[in-house]
Amino acid sequence: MSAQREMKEKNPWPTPVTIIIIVIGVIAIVALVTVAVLQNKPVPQKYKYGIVLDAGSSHTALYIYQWPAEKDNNTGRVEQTHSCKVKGKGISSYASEPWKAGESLKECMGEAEETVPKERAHETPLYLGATAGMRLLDIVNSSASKNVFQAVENALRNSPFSYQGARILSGQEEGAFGWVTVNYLDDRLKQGLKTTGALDLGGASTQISFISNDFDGSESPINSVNFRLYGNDYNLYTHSFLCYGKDQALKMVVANHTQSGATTVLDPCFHSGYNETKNYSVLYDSPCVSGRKPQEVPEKFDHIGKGNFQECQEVVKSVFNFTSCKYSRCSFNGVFQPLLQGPFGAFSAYYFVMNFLNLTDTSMPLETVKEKLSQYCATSWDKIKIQHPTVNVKYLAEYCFSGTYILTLLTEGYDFTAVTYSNIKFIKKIKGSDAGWTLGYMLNLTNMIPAEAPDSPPLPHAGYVSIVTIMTILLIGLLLLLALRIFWPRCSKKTQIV
Ligand SMILES: Nc1ccn([C@@H]2O[C@H](COP(=O)(O)OP(=O)(O)OP(=O)(O)O)[C@@H](O)[C@H]2O)c(=O)n1
Ligand SMILES: [Ca+2]
Repeated sequence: MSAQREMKEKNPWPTPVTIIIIVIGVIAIVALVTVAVLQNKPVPQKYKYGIVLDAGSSHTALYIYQWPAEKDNNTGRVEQTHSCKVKGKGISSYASEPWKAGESLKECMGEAEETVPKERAHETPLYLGATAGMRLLDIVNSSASKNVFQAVENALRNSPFSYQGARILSGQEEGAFGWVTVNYLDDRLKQGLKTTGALDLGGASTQISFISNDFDGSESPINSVNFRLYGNDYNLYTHSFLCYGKDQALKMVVANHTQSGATTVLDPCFHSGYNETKNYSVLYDSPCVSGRKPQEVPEKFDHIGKGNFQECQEVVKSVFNFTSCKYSRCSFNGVFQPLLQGPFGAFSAYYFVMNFLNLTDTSMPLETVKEKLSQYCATSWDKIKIQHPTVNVKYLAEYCFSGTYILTLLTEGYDFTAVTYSNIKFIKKIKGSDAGWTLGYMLNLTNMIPAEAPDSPPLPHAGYVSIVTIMTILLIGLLLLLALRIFWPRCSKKTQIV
């Protein structure tokens, strides 16, 4: 009996009760950690969608945006998930056969149906916004513009999406929504950071939008747009110059050359060796130049290139009016512009052109940029065509003019200097989404940017799970220690008695 007791007392192994407590403790840890991780694991993401058609003067593009379904009213990030370039020209070019404007959208609408999950289609808003091409058509022939919209509406109403209407954006809206897009994608609005200005160059108009300490809206209220976004107030300066998109600006420049109604026009903005016969009626078919059409003109003229950057700069300057300004300061054509401030993102044709010319690096001195462009303009048309066999010939012929126009607009028009030029960044996309007015337009119409800052959870998901796990392990550890303190002394005391 005493031998048996001795054996029992000397046994170094914990009692069955202790073992049971340890096992239960371990099971509890594993179960708690598993539950915490599983319960808080994000469920597979579900998305909501929105579609915007950008009916520009030169072409139409469709953009599909998506955002996490459960966060659509404030915190979820909206991103571009698909884009589609409509084949052919802009909808304003179908003024004489409007039904073709509707037809032209079908292919991209088909792509949209493939991209947006079927069960989401009926709740996916679909917007069409038209810009300067339709503004001009509306000026010249408002019934033709109505017919184009009618045709476009018919095509879009038949889609499975929730069609919200088609309309012409004002120049102010176009500028302001471009600015919202750039700053939203850069996360500047939510964080209340200093904003980036937006420079948009289209085919028929161009926009400049920025925040300046020098601007409170009082001097020129038509250039002022007020926003309250995520709890911050913004007083944005914005202006859209109709006819100063690069296609209409080219018409204005060539119109200046052809005031005499000549049959041959020597053009410094086109490469030497370039020689195309063009119609006077096509050149003067837009309200941007129609007022300047000479009385007596032949049917056609020979447009002949001369390839001279300096001279091109001079003729481009001639389309800007710097003489009258009733404000404290103006950009051009008597339009108020406050002091330029902050970084700028320049997109659309600014990017297409400067990217083609390999001139997107704005840390390069402005003089070097001009020298490079000057060399490019002086290259013969034959050589240019050989160097760029895959580039659309219409675009290719115009890059010398376009580059010169961009530099002139920025420096002479908006007053960027050799120093402030480096504040401009030529951009196409920001974090995978195209820079342009469409995203800002959709965010506004779907009330996706709240006026006040949303309440955010104090901890990110991963931090929350880690803290719960660590605290659980600590607690269980403490319990185990407690259990050991209760049982261990009894066993050791018994051993000591012997
Ligand atoms: N690879 C490309 C694509 C386009 N372009 C030119 O860029 C201009 C069009 O720019 P875009 O921003 O697409 O204009 P739109 O939106 O069509 O016009 P707007 O905004 O004035 O309505 C046109 O002159 C077109 O010739 C270009 O030079 N190179
Ligand atoms: Ca545009």
